[in-house]
Amino acid sequence: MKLLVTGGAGYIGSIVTRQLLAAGHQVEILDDLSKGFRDNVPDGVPFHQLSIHDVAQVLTPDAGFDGVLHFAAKIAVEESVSNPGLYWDTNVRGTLDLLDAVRAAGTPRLIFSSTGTVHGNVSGDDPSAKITEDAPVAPTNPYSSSKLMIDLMLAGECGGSNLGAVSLRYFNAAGASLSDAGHLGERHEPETHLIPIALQAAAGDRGEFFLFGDDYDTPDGTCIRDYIHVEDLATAHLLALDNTEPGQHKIFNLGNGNGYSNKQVIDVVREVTGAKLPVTLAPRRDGDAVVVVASSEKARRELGWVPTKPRLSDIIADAWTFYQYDKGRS
Ligand SMILES: NC(=O)c1ccc[n+]([C@@H]2O[C@H](COP(=O)([O-])OP(=O)(O)OC[C@H]3O[C@@H](n4cnc5c(N)ncnc54)[C@H](O)[C@@H]3O)[C@@H](O)[C@H]2O)c1
Ligand SMILES: O=c1ccn([C@@H]2O[C@H](COP(=O)(O)OP(=O)(O)O[C@H]3O[C@H](CO)[C@H](O)[C@H](O)[C@H]3O)[C@@H](O)[C@H]2O)c(=O)[nH]1
Repeated sequence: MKLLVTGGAGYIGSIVTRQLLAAGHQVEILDDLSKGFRDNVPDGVPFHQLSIHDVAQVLTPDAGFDGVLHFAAKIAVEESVSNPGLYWDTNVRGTLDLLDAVRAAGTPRLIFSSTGTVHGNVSGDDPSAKITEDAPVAPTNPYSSSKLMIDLMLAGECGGSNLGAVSLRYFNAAGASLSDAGHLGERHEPETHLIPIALQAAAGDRGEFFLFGDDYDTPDGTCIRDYIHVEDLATAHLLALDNTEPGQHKIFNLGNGNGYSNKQVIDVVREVTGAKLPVTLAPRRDGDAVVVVASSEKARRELGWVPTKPRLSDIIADAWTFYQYDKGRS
């Protein structure tokens, strides 16, 4: 297929691009490089340094794209609380601009990066409860609200056209793609995610590591998340591309179904890196949900998706290999 990847110079989009190319697809990337990196774009892949708002310049009726994978977005929960307008503009209005282009071009397929956090605290009362696609939605911050709005927009768009769309609701993406061609991994600036921040601290590259809250209603008082290896996430995109159906919007939750508390994650970071990793307790972070763990039974059943690296220690080991590689080249 000929595919447009928005946000393909970022963390997840670049790793999905690597898998799409390996599977023989033809890829073009649109990214404004506000957060992504030009060197994440493989040689020979047409690159359009453009805002998502200008996507119609690339996704034209004549361009012949068979599908779009839409990663371009603002992604930081805390920033979304302090600056919600940025999230409505980039994520919601940006996707409206994309849908206008998709409609005008008659593009048949769209895969969207949604998030498990659209459900908010649905499993808060029962930490063992896994979140299914039909669980109630109750986002706790504007970032997650923006993703839910887009899921709803896609449902409506498919209902009125031949577009086949899939929302992949990622739980917590982590790890890296290690390859002789060069490793790809997480290098957000500023970094907000637990695992890369803990690795920076373990490497001695960060003054202090702050643990946001230890008074939650969980066994050790810290929040619980479901970490999924980014390469397993990427594979789901290829399966979803083959699973779109005209006029239908489908949703799949992507996680391992294993909840790890923030304290457990820190312990695994200590094991993998051999560092002591001192922790400074800090207040709760605005907008955080308490327990977020996926049921991915639907993705396994309908897409045939099987995560290959479910162990948290393997996920963190790959992230650590990437961290050292990235540090070595900068
Ligand atoms: N990282 C996670 O754990 C996670 C979890 C759930 C969902 N997601 C979603 O997956 C997608 C990719 O996340 P990521 O971690 O790779 O983030 P990222 O920041 O590395 O990648 C996003 C890319 O979008 C680009 N971008 C941002 N605004 C743009 C704009 N206005 N126009 C064009 N390009 C723009 C950035 O330059 C960047 O390259 C996002 O939609 C995110 O919301 C991520
Ligand atoms: O320095 C840190 C960073 C994070 N945390 C805690 O670690 C947990 C995980 O936080 P992350 O920022 O790593 O991930 P989130 O769960 O907030 O991620 C959410 O936002 C992501 C986008 O940034 C994705 O959308 C993802 O699906 C969604 O779960 C939270 O309890 C957070 O408070 C810390 O204690 N210290």
